[in-house]
Order: sequence, then C-alpha cells, then structure tokens
Amino acid sequence: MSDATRRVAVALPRPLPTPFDYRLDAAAATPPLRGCRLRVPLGSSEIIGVAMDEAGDDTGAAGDGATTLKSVLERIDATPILHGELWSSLLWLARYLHAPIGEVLASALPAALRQGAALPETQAFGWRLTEAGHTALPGLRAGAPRRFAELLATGERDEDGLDAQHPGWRTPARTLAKRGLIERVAMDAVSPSPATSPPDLNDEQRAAADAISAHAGFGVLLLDGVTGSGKTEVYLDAIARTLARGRQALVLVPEIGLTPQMLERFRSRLGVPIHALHSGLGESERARTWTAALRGQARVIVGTRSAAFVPLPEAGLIIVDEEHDGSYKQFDGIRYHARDFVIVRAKALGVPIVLGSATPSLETLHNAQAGRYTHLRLHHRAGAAQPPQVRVIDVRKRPLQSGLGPEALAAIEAALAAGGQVLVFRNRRGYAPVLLCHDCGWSAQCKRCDSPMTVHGGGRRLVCHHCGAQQPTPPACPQCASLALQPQGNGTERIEEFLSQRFTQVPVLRIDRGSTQTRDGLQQHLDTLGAQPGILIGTQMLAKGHDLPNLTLVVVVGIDEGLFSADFRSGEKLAQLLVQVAGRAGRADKPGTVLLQTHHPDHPLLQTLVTRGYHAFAEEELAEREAAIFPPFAHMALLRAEAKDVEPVLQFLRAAKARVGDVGVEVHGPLAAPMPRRAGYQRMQLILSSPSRAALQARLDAWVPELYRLPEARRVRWSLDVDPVDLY
Ligand SMILES: Nc1ncnc2c1ncn2[C@@H]1O[C@H](COP(=O)(O)OP(=O)(O)OP(=O)(O)O)[C@@H](O)[C@H]1O
Ligand SMILES: [Zn+2]
Repeated sequence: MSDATRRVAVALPRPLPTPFDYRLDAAAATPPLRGCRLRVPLGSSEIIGVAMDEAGDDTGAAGDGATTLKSVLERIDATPILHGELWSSLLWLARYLHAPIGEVLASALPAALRQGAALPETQAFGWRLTEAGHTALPGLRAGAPRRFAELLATGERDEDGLDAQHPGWRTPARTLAKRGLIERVAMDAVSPSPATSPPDLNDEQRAAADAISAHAGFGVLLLDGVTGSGKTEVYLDAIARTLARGRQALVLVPEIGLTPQMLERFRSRLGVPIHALHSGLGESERARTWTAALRGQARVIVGTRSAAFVPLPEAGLIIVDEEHDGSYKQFDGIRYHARDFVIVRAKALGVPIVLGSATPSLETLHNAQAGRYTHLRLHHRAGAAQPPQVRVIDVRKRPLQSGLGPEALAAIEAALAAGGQVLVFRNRRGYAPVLLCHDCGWSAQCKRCDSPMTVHGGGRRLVCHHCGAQQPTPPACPQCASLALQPQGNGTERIEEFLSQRFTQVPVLRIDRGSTQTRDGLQQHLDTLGAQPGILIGTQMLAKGHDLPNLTLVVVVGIDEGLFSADFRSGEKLAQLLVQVAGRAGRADKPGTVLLQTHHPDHPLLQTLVTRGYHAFAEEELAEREAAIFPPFAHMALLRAEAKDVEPVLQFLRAAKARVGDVGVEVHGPLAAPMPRRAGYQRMQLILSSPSRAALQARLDAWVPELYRLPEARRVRWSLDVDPVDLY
C-alpha cells in the first residue's frame, strides 16, 4: 500500500457486528471524515456506509492484509452529516440495543440520504402580502385571488405548508404577484407572525408552562393531564418561549395524531413554518426536512417515531405527546423506543423534555414517583368542558344486535335526538372475527398463521390480519360441505351495516384502516359529518387526538377479550385505550356520556377505572408488577428466532441459552411465541430478565457477539429486542 492511501472503518447497513475496513486515497481522507457517507464495494455490489473515525495510518497492515482491503469508491459528504450530540447518541443507542452500528446509523437517515443522495437544497420560501396588497384587499373581487390574499393577511405562509393545506394556491398567487399585491420571501427572513392568539391559560396550565420554561438545562417533566385539559396549549406556550430564545423545538406525536388540523393549529399559533416528518411524505420531502433541521433552518419539527432522529444543533425543547402510545416503539429492524431515545438525547443536549399524557405509561409514572421526573398535573378539563360520565353496562343475558344491547341503542337514539354525535368504539376491523360452520364446527384458519381469518366485504372475503393472506369466502364448508357457514362476532363493518339500517335518518361513518387509508382521508370523513347528528364507528384510529365538539356519547363494545389476555401489559393498554376513547366525549360545552358494555361488570380493572380513575388503576397495577418482578421493576430483553421448521429454532435458542451464564439475569425459554406460527414461520423466544438494567446490559454485552458466531444462528432469522413492549 502506498503512502497515498489511508485505512478507514466504515459502518455498513447490514446485520454485521462490526464496521468493515476500507482503503481511502489520502486526498479524500482529509478530516473531518467521521460521520461522512462513503460509497463502498460490498461483494459484487455497492453500498453506502458511514465513516466511523478519522482515517488512520495504514502502516500496521501494510504488506499482508492491506492489499486485500477494497477501496472506497466515493466520499459523498465533505463535512459530516452525523456529528455532535446525534452522533454520540446513536452510538449509545447501538450499544444499548446491541444492534449493528451501521444499521442504527442508517436508520437515523432519511431513505434518500441513506441511498447516497446529496444533501438537498433547504432554503424555504414563503409569500406575504405587500403594503399595496393590504390596501387593495378590501376592494378585491370575490374569488380565489381574494381568498388567497385574505389568507396571507393572517400572516406569511411557507410554500410547503401551502402545498399541503391549500393545493392550487399557485394560480391565484401568480395573479396577485403580477399586480404587486403579494411577494415571495425567504422564510428565515420573516419573523414569527402568529395568526391566532392563545387562550388565557388556566392556573394549572400556567403553572405547568412556567415549570417547563424555568428548566434551563436537562430535566424530564411529566405533563399528566386529563383528556381535554389543554396539554397542547401548554406545549405551544413552551415552544413559543423556546423560539423566542432562538432555539429549536422537536415534538413527537403518535402515528395517528399528526393531522393537518394539528399542524395548522401549531402554525397559526406559533407563526413559523412547521416541519412535519411522517411516513406519508415523499422521500425527498423527508430528506429536505431532516437537512433543514441539520442546518438549523427548521425551528419546529413535528413528527412521528422516526423524527426522534432529526439533528438538533440548536435544540431548546423536546416534547413527546401521548408518551404512553405504542407507536413510539419500532417493531422490526432497529427496535428502538422513540420516547426513551429522545430522553437520552435531551440529556446529552442539556435541554428539558416534556412527556405528555392523560394516561402515562407505568414506566413513566414509576419514574415520576421515584422523583426522577417532575410531575405536573392538570386535573381539570380546559374551558367549560366537564369530565364525561362513565357507566358500565352489564350485557349478560341481554339481547344483543350486532353486539349492541338495548341500553346502548336507546342511548344512541336519545343522543341523536338531542342533536349530538355518537362514537361506537370497537377495536376490530372487518365484518366478523371468525367464519364458523354451524353444522360441523369447522372455522376458517389462515394456512400460514396460527390465527383465524377475519371475514371482510360483508362476508365475501377472508383476510388474515397477521400475514395479509386473502381469499374469497368458500361457498360451502370445506369439511362437511354444509351451507351453514356463519360469520361469528362483530367487527366494525358489521356494526356499520346494522347501525346504518337502524338509524337511516343520520349519516353512519366507519373509520378504520379499511375505510380510511390516510390521515387526510380521516379528516375528510370527519368534515363530511361536520356538526350534524351522526354516528361514527371506529377502531383505535379514533381513540385520540380528535376534537369533536358535538360528540356527546361514546359506546364501547367488545372489550372483554382484552380483560383476559395473557400479556402482562394488556391491562395497562386496555385501561389507556378506554380512558382515551372516553376522553373523546363531551369536550366542549355539551356534557358527555360513556357506556362500557361488558359481560364482566365486576372485573377489577373496570371497577377501579370507573370508580377511582386511571391513577388508582395504575397504582394497583404497579403494585402487582412489583410483586411479580415485571417491568418497570425488572428489565427485559427478548431473543426471538424463527424458521420454517421448529427444530433449528429450538437448537439456536438452546445454544444461546447455554451461553447466557447465570449472574444476575434470569432466562426463560425457549418458549413458543404467543402466536407460534406466522406467515409460515415457526416462532420461539428466550426472555432475559433482571431487576438491574446494568446487570442485564453487562450480560448482553458479552452474549450478543457470541450469538453472531453460533453455527446454529445461520439456520434461523433471529433478533434481539431490548425493553420489549409486547412479547410477540
Ligand atoms: N385555557 C383554555 N381556555 C379555554 N379553552 C382552552 C384552554 N386550553 C385549551 N382549551 C381548549 O380545550 C380543548 C382541549 O385542549 P387540548 O386539545 O389542548 O387538550 P389536550 O389535553 O391536548 O387533549 P387530549 O389529550 O384529550 O387530546 C381545545 O379545544 C382547546 O382549544
Ligand atoms: Zn396469516
């Protein structure tokens, strides 16, 4: 190797335990190199990796191995795109999850950058009314140009926001610009121009907002406020103050919480462009937002799980809304928890982080009780709204029609007659959960999963919700040829069918993943309903984040299966869901009622929740978890493995188990996964558990590298999940 080359370790987006070494021309190796993307050969193809360090001297390897090192094909970035706090936090994440560093670094990058695209142009432009425009506005003829001018009169608008919220804005803009009534401006040249002013915060909101702003450095604050208590107003106040200090704010929201309405509320209140990051965006838009954050141009970033990876060079505040939400955990690939990761980032950045929820996770409540988090409470609904009245309805021996009892039907009728809207909540998509032969007992099972197929399309189709397999409903029973095939139980489709026949005078809308593919679709649905009386039937898509002022009745059906699930977190999840759904009712001046239909009216979870509330439930649940030594009183890691046959899975997990050792960590398994077969794969797992996070981490440090070397590992697909949220 000549003097003109250097050696560099490159992290590749592959399940490899360590980076690979490559050669790099000295001319291309000038620092700063660490955190720059490099195009390198791998096997017979090319791949984008990230330089792990400044290029080193290659003399140590000269002569022997060095000649076999392949050369870097291209250095993509002149300066690092991953550096500073984000770099060190990602390294921490890879160590904590015991995940390949190259995969962790790659998942922090938007797909376009991961594939080697150059950093995009990020200068944002917007439009504003000129002085001539202000003068001319009252005299403009009615029409699109006037409407656009009126919009700009409420404040400058950035082009991205216009594209998203006012498609078709360019034509009227051209007309107005020609007459000198509006002008195009670089967005960082404009000062915040809020179009709406905040309500007067009540005392609890004020105290919470002040407590957040009083935090100069790192601190975790739990904003624990009942549904409709005005948590969003507290966030907005804290973000406005962050912007005034010249700092960036990052807001994480659950997957279904990021609606155009929510973005518009932020934009109009804060008066700056809001940079949204979610899976509905195109790749180039995501890369642009990420890069704008890297350059400090994006001041407010609102995004779902993966927004936890945006660079924050001028960070001032991080907020996690609905911190208990399951969508913050990534379920495949790099299994990070966005909330937990941004807590680590906030600490490294030295900024406060707010975790908001009406139903905080038990982990978070436990941390607050231990004094690690500041606990801020909002006990009351904001404005004039009252808490909803919750009633448990015993439906044992009662006649049910598509799952609805007489009390629920009477209540729906009364609510509609009074001009209100009704939400019927059922957390099952499709027509019916099972297709059963009434003559021989046969039921339709997925061929590839240990699960029944769900009936869809009014009974015409069978769909597996686990692997996506589909088929037409058989005309007769495949086992006994009888024609007595009956859909059993009720999904949202069937409830919709029944209610739309029964209440013909009002709109009946079903909102679930089947009927509503996009966030905007959901909003369009809600817009068609407007304020008129009507019925919404929904899954958990409708459980949160929506403010429907006329919603006065919520009926919850089919919760009983959740009461008896084996998963240790199922009680917590059910309680959170019930409280969040109930929280949709009576959010404005009309009082709300919630009916919980059940065959188990005396179940302790329901009793505690209804008579004493979520926090009393959480206390009891925490006591049980402590007694059983479950999280948050223990820390877990799950080793999952799957293959077409069960034998190699067992061999791998047994070999892995034999190498754990027994210091400070308990190992359970190999156990079948709760769904032992899925999409044709046999699935099993080992559970590692320890009261000490440090002890568990120390064990994993030694153990995981060994797993890569096990010969048995080659015959299975395996993955490690640190802090699993469910055991599937
Ligand atoms: N101080 C206030 N005075 C009057 N109205 C308020 C005040 N704060 C909030 N509101 C209104 O109360 C409603 C609920 O507020 P917000 O959406 O902020 O609640 P939230 O706690 O985030 O709700 P959830 O967790 O249930 O989604 C909104 O319509 C909001 O405009
Ligand atoms: Zn299946």
